[in-house]
Amino acid sequence: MASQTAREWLGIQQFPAATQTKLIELLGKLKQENVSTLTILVMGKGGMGKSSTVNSIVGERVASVNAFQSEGLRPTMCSRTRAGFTLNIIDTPGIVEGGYINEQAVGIIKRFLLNKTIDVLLYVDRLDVYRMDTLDKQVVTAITDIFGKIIWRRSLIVLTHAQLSPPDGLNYDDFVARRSEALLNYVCLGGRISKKEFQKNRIPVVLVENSGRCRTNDGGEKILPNDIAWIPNLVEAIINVATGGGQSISVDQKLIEGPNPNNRGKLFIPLIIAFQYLIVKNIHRSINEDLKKEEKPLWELRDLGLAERKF
Ligand SMILES: Nc1nc2c(ncn2[C@@H]2O[C@H](COP(=O)(O)OP(=O)(O)OP(=O)(O)O)[C@@H](O)[C@H]2O)c(=O)[nH]1
Repeated sequence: MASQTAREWLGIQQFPAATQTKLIELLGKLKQENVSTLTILVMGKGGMGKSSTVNSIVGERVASVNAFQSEGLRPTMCSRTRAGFTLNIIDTPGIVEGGYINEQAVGIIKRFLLNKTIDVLLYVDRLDVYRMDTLDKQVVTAITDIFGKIIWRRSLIVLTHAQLSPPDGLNYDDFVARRSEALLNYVCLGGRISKKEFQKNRIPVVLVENSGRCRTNDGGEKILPNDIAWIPNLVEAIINVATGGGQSISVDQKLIEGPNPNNRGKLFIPLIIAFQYLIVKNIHRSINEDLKKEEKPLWELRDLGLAERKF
């Protein structure tokens, strides 16, 4: 797909040795599963850290990062190869503007994705957000409307800004669990995922800290407050989703255009006709029965020669 433009993945070499070893091991796992290409789509609201996360994974500055919501509406794809494996990461602009879904941005993303196959979706939000609103549900619904709810079988929730001290003296893991549950609840609502479906295929939540000030361990690996080296942890979670069942999403014209409105309800047409036929038939029968029961007027009885007999 992107092999013409794919460059050697040199960014991997700038990771500390321990991270490099883990990443190479994980790429080996993909090879064992006969996966030679992985295409990751990154979506979410603006300013959540999508581009920063892309840069962190690749280990190079491949996507532009803005402190304020970026103006650009175009997605970008970066491709890197290593030992016969190709990694494609598609960074998308935020799809919310002025409190609403920006349909223009959604349209541009859809057209960009045409003829591509999405293996994993990273839905990016921030850990340090304490309130949810209906906008989160709207964004999830917009994503579900593009790909169908099947996309959530191939998704990860990525929470950036994960190096924080929870408020009110809350324990870090408890805080993460609460924030994750709140967000997952909205993902289920917006993604039309039932509780049963969700219990069967829970969407993993992974923490990320893109800041250059992220704490590191003795091996120089960036770690979270719970001491997890988050880059290999994120890549492992991505690979688990990619190899853990569920179908990759092939974005074709049909998917882009959505259901044809002319076909909507076509299946119901024979039923409606049959229903109408029965109703009309019933009305006819009732009229005929009424006519039979109806007392004939005198003049009609007289004409029939029955008038004298009746009186
Ligand atoms: N402290 C901290 N800052 C972050 C993190 N991730 C991103 N940022 C900052 O948040 C701001 C927005 O980051 P981006 O990566 O541009 O966010 P985006 O989601 O791509 O934004 P759009 O392109 O507008 O959709 C930038 O100032 C980043 O430096 C993080 O994990 N921790």
